[in-house]
Amino acid sequence: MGDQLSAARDRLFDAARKTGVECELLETLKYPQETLAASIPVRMDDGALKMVKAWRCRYSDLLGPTKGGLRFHPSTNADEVQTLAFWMTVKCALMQLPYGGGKGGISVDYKSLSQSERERLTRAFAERFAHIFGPARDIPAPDVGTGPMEMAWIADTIGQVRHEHVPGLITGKPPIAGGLEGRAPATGQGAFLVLDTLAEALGVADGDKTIALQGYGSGGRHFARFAADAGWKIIAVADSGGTAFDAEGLDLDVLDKVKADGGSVVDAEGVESRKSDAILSVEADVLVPAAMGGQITSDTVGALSCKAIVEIANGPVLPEADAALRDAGIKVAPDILANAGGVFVSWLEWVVNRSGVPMSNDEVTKRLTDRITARAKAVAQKAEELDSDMRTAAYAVAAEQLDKALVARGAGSY
Ligand SMILES: NC(=O)c1ccc[n+]([C@@H]2O[C@H](COP(=O)([O-])OP(=O)(O)OC[C@H]3O[C@@H](n4cnc5c(N)ncnc54)[C@H](O)[C@@H]3O)[C@@H](O)[C@H]2O)c1
Repeated sequence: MGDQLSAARDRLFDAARKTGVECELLETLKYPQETLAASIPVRMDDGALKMVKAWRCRYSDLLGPTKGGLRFHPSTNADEVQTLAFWMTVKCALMQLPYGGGKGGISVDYKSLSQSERERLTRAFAERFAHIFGPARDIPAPDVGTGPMEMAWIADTIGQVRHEHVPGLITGKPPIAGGLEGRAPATGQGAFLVLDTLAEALGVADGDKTIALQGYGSGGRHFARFAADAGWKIIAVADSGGTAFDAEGLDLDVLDKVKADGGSVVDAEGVESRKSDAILSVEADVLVPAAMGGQITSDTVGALSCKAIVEIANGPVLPEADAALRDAGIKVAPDILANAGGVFVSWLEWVVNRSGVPMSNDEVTKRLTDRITARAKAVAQKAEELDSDMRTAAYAVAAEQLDKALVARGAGSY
C-alpha cells in the first residue's frame, strides 16, 4: 500500500472511530477492491511507438457502481489513483449518492501530445478498460487533463466495441453526446455554494471577501465566476505559468481570453506577475487550491495568510498539516464536500442517460443547490456535535452512511 493511500485511509478511520461505526467497515475499506494496471501502446505522429502506463481502481462498490474521473498527467501513479478512488468512495457516501468510488489515470505528459496522438491514446485506453466500464459497474468522468472531448471519444470507442449505444457508462460528455450543460460548471458551482453556506462557520462572512485561487482549469475557472458574481473579489489567480495579482480584483473576462489563446494568467494585461507558488502566501480571506494535491504541507502552512481554505483540488492539504492549520485557526471546507458538485451533476447525467427523460438546466441547478447546501449543513452540524474540524466531521458523516450500507448488505462470503 502506498503512503498517500494509507494516510488518506487513516483520516477516515480516525473520524469513523469518533462516531462509533462498526469496526467491520474499517476492515472492509482497508484495501482497494480491485486495481487494474495496463501498459498501452500509442503510435506517435512521427511513426514511433510509445508505451504508457495506465490504471483503473474500483476502491469499493459498497454503495453502488464505482464512480470517478480519469487523470492524464505525468505524475499519475498507482498510489495516487488508488487514493483518489478511496476519496471518491467517501465523497459519494457523504453526498448520499448510489455510487461507490473509483478512479483511473495514465502517466503521460498529455498536454505535449498532438490532437491525433491524444485521440489515439484515449481510444486505446478505452479499448483496454472496456470490460470494466459500464453504467452498472464502473462509470468514469473527467479529472485533471481530461474533459468532455475525451469522454465522448471513450463513449464512442466502447459503443463500437459493444455494438450498442451506452451513454450512461461515462459522464462529463458534451451535451450533443448525451451530457448535461450543467456538468462543466458543476464542480466550481458546488464549491461556491459550499463557501456561501459555510461562510459563517469558516469565519469569512464579515471579511473583505477576497479570494486567492490556485489553478484556473475546469474547477477553478467556474468557481471564480460564481464567486465574483456574488460579490467576492478574486485578487490572485495562479496557474502553472505563475500568479496574477491585482488588489482591486482580477478581470475574469481577460483571464479567460488569455487562457483560451493558450497563455498563462500572468500574460493578462495590467496584472502584477508573481511566481506560481506565491499564491499560497497571498493575504486573502479565502485560499482556494484548485490544482494538484499535496500543496499545503507542515512546511508551507506557516506561509499561509488566509482565514479559510476551500478545497476544490483533491487532497491539497497533507494530513501532516491538519494540526498546524487548526493551531493557526485556519478553517477548512474539505475536498470531499467542496468539490462534490461535479460528481453530483454526473449522477444527474447518468440518471438522464439511463431513463431517457431529459432534465432542464434550471432543474439541474436547483437539485445541485439543494443537495450540496444540505450536505454542507450536515457537515457543520456534525462538526459541532463532535467538536471537531469540518474534515473530520465530513468523514464521520460518510462513514455512518457506508456503515449503514455494510450492515444492510453484509460483508460478502466468509
Ligand atoms: N474537474 C472536475 O470536475 C473536478 C471534480 C472534483 C475535483 N477536481 C479536482 O480539482 C483539481 C483541478 O482539476 P481540474 O479538472 O480543474 O483540472 P484542469 O486540468 O482543468 O486544471 C488544472 C489547473 O491547475 C493549474 N496548475 C497545475 N499545476 C499548478 C501549480 N503547481 N500551481 C498553480 N497552478 C497549477 C493548471 O495550470 C490548470 O489551470 C484536481 O485536484 C481535481 O482532482 C476536479
